[in-house]
Amino acid sequence: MNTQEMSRLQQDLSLYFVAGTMNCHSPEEFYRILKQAVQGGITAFQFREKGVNSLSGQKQLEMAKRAKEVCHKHDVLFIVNDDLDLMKAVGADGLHVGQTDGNLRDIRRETEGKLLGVSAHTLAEAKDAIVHGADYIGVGPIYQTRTKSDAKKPVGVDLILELRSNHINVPLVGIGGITLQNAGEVIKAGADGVAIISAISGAVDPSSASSNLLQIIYTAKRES
Ligand SMILES: Cc1ncc(COP(=O)(O)OP(=O)(O)O)c(N)n1
Ligand SMILES: Cc1ncsc1CCOP(=O)(O)O
Ligand SMILES: [Mg+2]
Repeated sequence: MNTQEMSRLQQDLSLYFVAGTMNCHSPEEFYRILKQAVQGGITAFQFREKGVNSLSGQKQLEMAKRAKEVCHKHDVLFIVNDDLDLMKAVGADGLHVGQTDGNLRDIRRETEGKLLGVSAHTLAEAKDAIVHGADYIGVGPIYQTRTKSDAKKPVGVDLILELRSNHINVPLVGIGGITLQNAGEVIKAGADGVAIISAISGAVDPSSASSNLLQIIYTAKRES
């Protein structure tokens, strides 16, 4: 990735909404919330359809296509979580995988020309992800989260500071327990963006929550 592409990606990951239908009361509500979040200014979206009550098969593919359409209509990146076949079938912009989602060398080969995001919970994991060609790193959980039942212990913004002081220059996105109250400190620690589920999907007004978050993120970036 050249400097211009890297800088574009840093912008595009600023407010990264992550969700699936199981984070909402119904598939139609998921779609409505996504549209509102897009209106509110999210810059990237990750379709994370997994676990209890999630869609599968044709229904999952159809919802992924609808979600991609909404995102692309508004220049919002559309990333698929975990599922390489779904990423290909839907023509997503990229894939996000964690440490136990498969062999990174194979995944990088299969995602050539697409964005690849990898989760890291330690400096060593981040370095390994970069060696294997990750385009960005999802760092976390930063704070305690109730959304992911198998989430690891929170690392705080300290891990972001540690990555930056170890010359990790790829785009970093903080995830886990991020809200309007703490998004600014994640950016000020050196993240390019924040990835959020419940503070948008569970908001009374997902559009306002997104636009307020975006303001906080841009202000923190200007002040960093
Ligand atoms: C942007 C971003 N960062 C981290 C994660 C977590 O990925 P993973 O550890 O694979 O866990 P699941 O989301 O698959 O349950 C993410 N999804 N997005
Ligand atoms: C998918 C994921 N990976 C690490 S924490 C997390 C859940 C984030 O959800 P929330 O923003 O509601 O804390
Ligand atoms: Mg995963």
